[in-house]
Amino acid sequence: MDDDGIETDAWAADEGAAADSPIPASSAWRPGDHPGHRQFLNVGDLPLEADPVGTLPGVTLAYETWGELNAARDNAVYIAHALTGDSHVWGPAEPGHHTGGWWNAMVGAGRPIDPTRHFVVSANVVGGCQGSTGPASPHPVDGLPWGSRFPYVTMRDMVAAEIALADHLGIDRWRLITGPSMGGMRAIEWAVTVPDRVGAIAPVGSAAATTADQIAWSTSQLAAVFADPNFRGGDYYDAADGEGPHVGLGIARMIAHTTYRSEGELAERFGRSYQGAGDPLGRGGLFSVQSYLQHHGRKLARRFDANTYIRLVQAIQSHDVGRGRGGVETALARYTGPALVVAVDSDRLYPLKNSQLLDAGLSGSNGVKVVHSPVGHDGFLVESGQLNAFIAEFEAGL
Ligand SMILES: CC(=O)SCCNC(=O)CCNC(=O)[C@H](O)C(C)(C)COP(=O)(O)OP(=O)(O)OC[C@H]1O[C@@H](n2cnc3c(N)ncnc32)[C@H](O)[C@@H]1OP(=O)(O)O
Ligand SMILES: N[C@@H](CCO)C(=O)O
Repeated sequence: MDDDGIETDAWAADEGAAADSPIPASSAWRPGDHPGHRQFLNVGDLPLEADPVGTLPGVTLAYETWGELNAARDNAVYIAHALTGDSHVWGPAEPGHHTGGWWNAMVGAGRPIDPTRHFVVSANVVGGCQGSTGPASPHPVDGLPWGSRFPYVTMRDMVAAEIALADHLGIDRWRLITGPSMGGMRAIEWAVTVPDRVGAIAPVGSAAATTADQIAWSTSQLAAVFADPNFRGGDYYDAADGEGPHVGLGIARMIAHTTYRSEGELAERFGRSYQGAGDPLGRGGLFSVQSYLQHHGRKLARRFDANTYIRLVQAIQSHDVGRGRGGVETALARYTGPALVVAVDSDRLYPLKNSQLLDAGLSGSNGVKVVHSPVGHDGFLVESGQLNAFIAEFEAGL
């Protein structure tokens, strides 16, 4: 139950069960797999901003919707997922989705984003592994997975595909685009690319441009994947032994997950405690925090594709809303609509000053709203009470 007294663990049992389910390693969605609640849009050929290949042919976007677009077509809300999220924002675990919606606490009747009032849309990004065209998808020429051939994509390429989805759904203008982390980056890109199609934005724990520190942390994650002998340069899908770079991806997640939580939280939760009876002092046991990170590393390696991880991390590294637009300040000035900028005070990966910069550049923002939490970056998934209150108040004022 969250701070508003709303039941948020309605699907918790499904998620728990899913954690132990035999999810195939590198579980990239492939055509023919169960679609779940998803629909699929053929976007056609997508011109790419930065890759020398120039165009990604035959792009499919996997998306989900909840609620109805009203007659005035002014109630559409786009929710943009973060790095390892997907279109399954809301709902139970289901075939094709091993866990319940990643923002179940934000969406639902009586919640800030409410399908009884809003037409809610979310899509898996281009490059993803949950139904949209990505490295595990078949290459149009030979039908084999793209693998290492999959091009470099940017946040702007992802948004270009999302614009095609909005066109397809008849949405000229979003009431609100919101999302955490990488989702916030796309909300900002939308606002700057097509300001007349964006009614309001609410980026959470995000930034206008990826910083050197953020690039640095993600560089070691990529190195971990590349160093796994089972990575095979990115062409591991049909490896005779069936092995993918699960170890490298798990290590990448352990590095990342450390940055998603705070120093204080780790100290408070785990301190120097041992996992079970195993003594880590020369006897092969583990500190509890090591066990915790290993758990999250293994869990991601079971549910996510390493090539997608690489391409999305590279897209985050490339993120700079000011590129080719005269810098961040000039770019942000293109959008003058309402903006809610939210930060978690203990976020060491996307620190408060990132949000302060955003707030300063967005004329429609009225100061950063700060979620007080010991958790760090993952606060956007954990602190539903505070975050919901900010989004609900902002949304009600639109
Ligand atoms: C848009 C998007 O971002 S979508 C992606 C969102 N989903 C994810 O990021 C998936 C990874 N999950 C997480 O990061 C977190 O579980 C969150 C952020 C969703 C929730 O945070 P919290 O509620 O604080 O969960 P926490 O970080 O404690 O993790 C709980 C898990 O760690 C396990 N765990 C806790 N302590 C230990 C330990 N000492 N040793 C081993 N495992 C441990 C728990 O058993 C639990 O496992 P389960 O999730 O498989 O049931
Ligand atoms: N938990 C989030 C963190 C990145 O913002 C994810 O896995 O996408």
